[in-house]
Amino acid sequence: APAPDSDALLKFKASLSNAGALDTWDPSTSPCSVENGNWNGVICFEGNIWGLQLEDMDLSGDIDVDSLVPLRLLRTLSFMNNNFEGSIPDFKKLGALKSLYLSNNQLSGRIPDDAFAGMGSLKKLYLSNNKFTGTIPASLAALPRLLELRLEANQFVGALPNFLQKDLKLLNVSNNQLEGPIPEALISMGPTAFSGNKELCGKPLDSLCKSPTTSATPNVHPNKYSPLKVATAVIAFGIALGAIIVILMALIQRTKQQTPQSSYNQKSAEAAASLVDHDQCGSSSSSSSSPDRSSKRSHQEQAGKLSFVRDDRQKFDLQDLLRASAEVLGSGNFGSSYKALLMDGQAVVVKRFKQMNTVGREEFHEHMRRLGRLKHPNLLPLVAYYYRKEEKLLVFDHVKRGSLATHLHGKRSISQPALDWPKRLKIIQGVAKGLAYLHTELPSLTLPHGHLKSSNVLLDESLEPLLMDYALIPVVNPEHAHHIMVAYKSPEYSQHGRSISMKKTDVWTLGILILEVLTGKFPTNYLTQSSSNDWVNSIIRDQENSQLLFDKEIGATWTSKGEMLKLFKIGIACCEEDMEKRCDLKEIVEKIQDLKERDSHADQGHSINAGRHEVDV
Ligand SMILES: Nc1ncnc2c1ncn2[C@@H]1O[C@H](COP(=O)(O)OP(=O)(O)OP(=O)(O)O)[C@@H](O)[C@H]1O
Repeated sequence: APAPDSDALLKFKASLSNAGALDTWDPSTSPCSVENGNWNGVICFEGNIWGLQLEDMDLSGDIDVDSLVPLRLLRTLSFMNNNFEGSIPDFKKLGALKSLYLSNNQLSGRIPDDAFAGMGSLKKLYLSNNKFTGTIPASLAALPRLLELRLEANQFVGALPNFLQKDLKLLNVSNNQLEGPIPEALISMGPTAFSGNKELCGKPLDSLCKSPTTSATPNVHPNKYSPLKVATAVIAFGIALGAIIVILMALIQRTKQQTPQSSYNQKSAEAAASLVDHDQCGSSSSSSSSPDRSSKRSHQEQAGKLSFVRDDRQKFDLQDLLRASAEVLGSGNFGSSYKALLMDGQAVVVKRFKQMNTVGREEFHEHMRRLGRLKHPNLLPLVAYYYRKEEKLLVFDHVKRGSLATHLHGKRSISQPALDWPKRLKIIQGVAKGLAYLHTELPSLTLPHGHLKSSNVLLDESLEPLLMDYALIPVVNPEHAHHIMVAYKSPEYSQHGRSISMKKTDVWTLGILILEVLTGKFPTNYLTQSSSNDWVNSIIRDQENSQLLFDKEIGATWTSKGEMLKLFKIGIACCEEDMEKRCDLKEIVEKIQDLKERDSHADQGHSINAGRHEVDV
């Protein structure tokens, strides 16, 4: 990057109160130099600075926008999950920004109405989970390109502006103090986008607007989600979406470096190109790959060969994936996932892992072969993998119906109908069976699944659950494992990481999943380092204080209510704080499989001994 760009970044760094995470910003190197590894969090494109992704870095102070003004090509900024304070800075000075992610900081105060005026390129704006007050700035409603807007878990007041942008795909204003009717154009966003605002009314919420005043009717409960839940959902989704942008940007760069004349659809190209690093396919696109870097690779690594772990699968290689039309599915801390449609119509998902570079080649191969031998109706089988020192790809079949998370929390549609009780029970039973199988087959692992959460449970055509992202602990970098694995941290995992044997941590995450499936509430503490114990306690408190225990969509009858209560108790028992007292998986699985067969009358005298305090249902 040009020297003025380095200066701008160093000035920005100097403005931070706690910039320990930016030690790699070393004035004697260049922010975009590949040899030195880019400066941490700096996204470069053709040697220029395109973005900053400074997330989860414990940064604090004010955001010094002025120092970033010289970065003329800056298009994406993410400061999510830090401790930035103060009022919103003037981002108009960075007029060409396309995405701005500020969720989960301590920013506060009223946002001026014209704060975003004239930011014609802005497509994504995440301000959620801060402490903003006042009305929603009017300039947002006039942004012509706005696609995603997340404002939840702030203290915004007043009416919702009339967002007329046709392309607005995602809006979330939940858990504020907004009031008045929901504008017609926003009804399709679904109720969760608006929940937690006591005075918002009209469709898609249940509360009717009292004409001509706007107060909500007293006997409805538009908010089935806690502020914490929404805040957490925001963090999770924010991180995922932010990462996609960042990865795509890096990959556009690669695509351009590698296939400047690329003839296929650019979107596909970006996603597909990101499946492999620029010099992986050097063998077949040698004219455009950088010779100095590719020369460092061993022949094997350049060959672009996928290793298949099953014999019953038709083989393809990386080039086929590159040629395939590809689509980004999402991106977590763990990696990013792409769907690729191969020439023969087969749809596969390629997950790209960055934090798997401490295990050696042989160890990695061996573990993958071990995963390849697993076979169970509730496990999404690994199909193939790719090993390169800095990057690993894992290939799976694409599952059309998507994840349990989207079924529970996403928009309803024909392909995504509400899940009634029998379906939910079947899903939990399948998850439990899959988990039990992993524990039996992989006894040597400290944590046989290690990453159970609703977005890692896929649903096949008959709504049979398929676990994914399992058994990866042995190949994930130890220094990252603690942070990125076990999305819903158990108390012991939060405290010790994976340093002790903790098979019961999988029991904890199963408990969280059970409670999520029963209540329809999204677990908080997702991807944070603290334990999800508070969330469990909040569920218990909710249950003690109100009748709104179960997700309304569950459609309970009196007969099923008994089963639901039993499962609820099992969920709470799984979330016993003390790992020693927590049931082991085998016991829990038996109780879950038993549920259907036993008397399903409201639960008289039935209790789970190993639970925390007895739950009064
Ligand atoms: N094989 C698959 N078929 C269909 N959808 C999939 C498949 N694999 C992943 N997905 C979906 O793609 C999205 C992104 O998945 P991905 O595993 O990259 O991230 P995640 O599960 O949100 O987070 P993490 O990186 O922590 O696992 C998720 O919604 C997931 O449910």
